[in-house]
Amino acid sequence: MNILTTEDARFIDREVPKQLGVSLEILMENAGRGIVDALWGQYDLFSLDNARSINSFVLFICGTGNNGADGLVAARHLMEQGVPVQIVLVGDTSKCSDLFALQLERCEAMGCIIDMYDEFNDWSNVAVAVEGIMGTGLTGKLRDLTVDVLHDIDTMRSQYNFDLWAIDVPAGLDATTGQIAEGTLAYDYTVTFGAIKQGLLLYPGKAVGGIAVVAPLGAPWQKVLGDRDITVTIDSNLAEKLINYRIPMAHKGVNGNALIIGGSNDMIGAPILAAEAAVHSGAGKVTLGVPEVIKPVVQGRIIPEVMVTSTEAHKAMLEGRQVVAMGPGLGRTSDIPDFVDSILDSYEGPLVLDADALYALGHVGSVDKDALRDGEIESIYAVERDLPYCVMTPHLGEFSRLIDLPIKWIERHYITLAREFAKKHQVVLVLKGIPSVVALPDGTVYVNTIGNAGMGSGGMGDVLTGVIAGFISQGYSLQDSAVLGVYVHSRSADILNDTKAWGYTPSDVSTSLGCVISELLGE
Ligand SMILES: NC(=O)C1=CN([C@@H]2O[C@H](COP(=O)(O)OP(=O)(O)OC[C@H]3O[C@@H](n4cnc5c(N)ncnc54)[C@H](OP(=O)(O)O)[C@@H]3O)[C@@H](O)[C@H]2O)[C@@H](O)CC1
Ligand SMILES: Nc1ncnc2c1ncn2[C@@H]1O[C@H](COP(=O)(O)OP(=O)(O)O)[C@@H](O)[C@H]1O
Ligand SMILES: [K+]
Repeated sequence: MNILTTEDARFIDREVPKQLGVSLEILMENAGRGIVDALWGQYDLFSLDNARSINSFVLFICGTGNNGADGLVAARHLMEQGVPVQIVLVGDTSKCSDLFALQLERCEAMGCIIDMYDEFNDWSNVAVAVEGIMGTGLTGKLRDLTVDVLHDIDTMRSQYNFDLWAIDVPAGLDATTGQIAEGTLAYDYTVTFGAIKQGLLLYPGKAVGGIAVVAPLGAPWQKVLGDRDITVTIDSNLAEKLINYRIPMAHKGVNGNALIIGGSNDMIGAPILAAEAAVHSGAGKVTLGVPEVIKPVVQGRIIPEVMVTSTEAHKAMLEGRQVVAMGPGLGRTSDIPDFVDSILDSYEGPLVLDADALYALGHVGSVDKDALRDGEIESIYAVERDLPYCVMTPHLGEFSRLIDLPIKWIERHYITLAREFAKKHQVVLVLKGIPSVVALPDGTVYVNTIGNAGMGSGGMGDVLTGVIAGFISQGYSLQDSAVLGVYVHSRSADILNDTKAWGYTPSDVSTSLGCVISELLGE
């Protein structure tokens, strides 16, 4: 499923009328109708009952831009259907958008009840409130007046207990970054147009949008996006498309030979988790390379399917592998950067770099903060160190070190930075956050839509590394392995979260991977 940013939505506004001959007014008509359909999907609007009176109505709170105009269209449709509605206007109507003026004229001609916000004071009959104060047109911080209005709505909601819907995005939510301005409310539902807005999938926006309902615009806007970078969701539909059946004749030689490199005196669990996850995701043969000194302990602990070798003989260790995944538990001692470099120099096959292998790389590029702030995409990121074609799986802390930028900045420009990094370095980046994203060298970014808070336990990332390596060894491309890996990992955790009340572990996620693969294959 596609994801749209504010810039994409504006582009669609501009280009659909030009290229497809469908005017903005028609798009708006469909948007308004989409709001109505979504409301009907949730309530019987003919018997609105707020448990207080039989005179309940749907309240549209409209700003003076096109977001408010969408609300006016929806109100008009509901009026035609005989559903009680009322409109209140927020802002200066003398400065409204052209389409707002047109829609307001129509509502007035129909005799719709319309008040200015200040004139409206009896909320007792509101059954559902729909906010169209602003959508993708937000600029800067919310003005004090708007914050007061939102605060009012919130107070009334607590008092009268009506559901609150947002049109397109909640007022105050940045539809691209998911950042929210002070005063932004939490909603029960958001009806968003064309495709889900990126900001509704990223925190903190994801926490305030409520249930997202996508309403179609009535024109195939995908056709006008051209060569713009696209963003899509990672969900079961996508994973089902990517997963392959094993041919009946597949033997362990066909399913690949994976090597995991990691471990140090203080960390033996991380590489074990990664290697075992590679086994559970279906790799034909898995070998774990660890320092000689911990080899006996590791051998004593790991499942018997994994062979254990010593990293001291590293040239021989690399031979015949379909994939090498390096990093879990490797440690941060002064010898590690040289060790990592020597592996990168000696091995030319597919690589997954995680954890301490990423730490060993140090800074690999730099970010121009001014360009980032101003959205000057081309000059945001400069490469300082070339990387081999690989999958990199940093969490935010590791990514912060790689690009030498504080985490706060990364959180604010999450998708943009992931995309620019993958494009400029020509690598597959799995940025592990909440949610995780996968960015490809061609600029496509996938945003994970599943997973749960139970995944926040040590070792969860090591399992993901093993899963991705496991898929690569079986012949999936690096990008498909990354996307599929993220899905399967989170889905396994979701199944455990539903079935095991509390406290599932990364090992549980690993051993349950097979259930997810069966589910995807419809077995
Ligand atoms: N292709 C699509 O996706 C389609 C999109 N469509 C719809 O168009 C919407 C975008 O409409 P848009 O561009 O007119 O802007 P919009 O969201 O109404 O915001 C402008 C209003 O907000 C106000 N305002 C701004 N910042 C503020 C602040 N900080 N604090 C306070 N106020 C602030 C601003 O006030 P002003 O600055 O003018 O005084 C003005 O009143 C989009 O979300 C979707 O619903 C559909 O109709 C069809 C197809
Ligand atoms: N609250 C959460 N919701 C969804 N996914 C989460 C959550 N917390 C952690 N995760 C996932 O768990 C994994 C943690 O990885 P990482 O931080 O590398 O762990 P570790 O270093 O302990 O192995 C990532 O895939 C991350 O996306
Ligand atoms: K809105």
